[in-house]
Amino acid sequence: MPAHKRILLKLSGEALMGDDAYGINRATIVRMVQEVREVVQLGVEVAVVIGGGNIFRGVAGGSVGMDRATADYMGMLATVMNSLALADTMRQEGMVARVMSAIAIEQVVEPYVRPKALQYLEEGKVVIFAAGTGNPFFTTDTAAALRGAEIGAEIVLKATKVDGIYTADPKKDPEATRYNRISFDEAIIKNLQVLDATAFALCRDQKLPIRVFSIFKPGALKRVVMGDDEGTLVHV
Ligand SMILES: Nc1ncnc2c1ncn2[C@@H]1O[C@H](COP(=O)(O)OP(=O)(O)OP(=O)(O)O)[C@@H](O)[C@H]1O
Ligand SMILES: O=c1ccn([C@@H]2O[C@H](COP(=O)(O)O)[C@@H](O)[C@H]2O)c(=O)[nH]1
Repeated sequence: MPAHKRILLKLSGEALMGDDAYGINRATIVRMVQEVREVVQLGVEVAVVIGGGNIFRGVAGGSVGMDRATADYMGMLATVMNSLALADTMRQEGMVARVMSAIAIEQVVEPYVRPKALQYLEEGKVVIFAAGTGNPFFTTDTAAALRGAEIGAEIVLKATKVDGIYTADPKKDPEATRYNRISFDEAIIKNLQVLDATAFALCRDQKLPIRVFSIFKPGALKRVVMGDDEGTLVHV
């Protein structure tokens, strides 16, 4: 019996690259989708936000002199591409998915309309929220927190390249140790960079727990959905 009825799954954009230098690695996206299919088959309602780090990040554009807002809109469009690729891979794997964009781009993808998203979820369709929050200076982590709160998800699951939240970035500090559980306040005070502070604060205020776990670990998503102790739980 799954521990959660409705989840907001934040998928790493960067992880989509697999071993490639950029873009979408075919085997990787298929594997990700198969993991999602397993939890959909359990009867869990799944909404997804996918990042854009495999294609473009606003901060990177800003750092080389681009207007930051313009760079951020490029980043949001990158998430639309990832969302379309994800939905199409889901179709190929026998699933039904709908992409909804926070930026009007109606010839390509339908706009985000909350009641429609809720209807799709109730029908058992996977809903993929594209273009982040639709606003520059935010991230897809914040979009995940925002949409998670809006749709009444029971938890935000951040599937990323590390297997939880550490005392410091484990890619830079080999001495870092992993938390099993950490409160929102502690994560914010310690400035742990695995999610941005806006996302942490929004989830804290809405009492929406977050679990961070590895997207590369086979079966981890299913274990999380079944309530197993996987990765790190961020709690109120
Ligand atoms: N304290 C920490 N604990 C765990 N990871 C951390 C910590 N501080 C920094 N990180 C880094 O945060 C990264 C995950 O966050 P980030 O949002 O950048 O990745 P992502 O999920 O791949 O995002 P995107 O979807 O934007 O591509 C990890 O790969 C890790 O290196
Ligand atoms: O609400 C949002 C979400 C995203 N962006 C821009 O897109 C890129 C990619 O998203 P990641 O979360 O980094 O994967 C992000 O760097 C921003 O530039 C945004 O502006 N607003």
